Amino acid sequence: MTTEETTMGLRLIVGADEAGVDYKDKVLADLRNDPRVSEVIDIGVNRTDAPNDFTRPYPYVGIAAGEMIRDGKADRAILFCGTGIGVAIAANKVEGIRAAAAHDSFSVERSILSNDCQVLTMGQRVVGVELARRLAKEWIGYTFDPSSASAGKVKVLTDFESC
Ligand SMILES: O=C(CO)[C@H](O)COP(=O)(O)O
Repeated sequence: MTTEETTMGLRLIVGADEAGVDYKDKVLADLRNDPRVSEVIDIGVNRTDAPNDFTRPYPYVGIAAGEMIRDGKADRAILFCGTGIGVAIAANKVEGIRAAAAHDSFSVERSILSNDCQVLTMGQRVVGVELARRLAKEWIGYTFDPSSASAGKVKVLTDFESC
């Protein structure tokens, strides 16, 4: 979390395609009860959506979340699809967004401390729901250190994008 996130609380997006909606809803409920989180924005899909919306494919979910972060409407996002890969690829298409699919504690930690990712993605068809819930909780507890040795490596990415 940045200093601002720490002071204000995290503004988080949760989202999923049809294959990830169950995990998205579980994590959403957890985050709504988490004192570190000031706002949770559910970008769907939701079981109550009209059929065309409920089957909204993963690229739309990942891009929508990335654009909201890029536009300052949220700090971070946790997204789900079948594997976590599709929503990560989609979010990474948005300039300035770093999204990682991660299903273990170490990778979840490093996605912040090494890579300053704003987006964590997981696959409902990959890990059990209790692990996904735990990893989401862990992930929001990490804060990137801009004075760390990792910062220069992240800067290579942001500099490349601004070329
Ligand atoms: O996991 C997905 C994309 O990475 C998605 O939930 C399912 O995609 P599909 O295998 O193309 O249906």
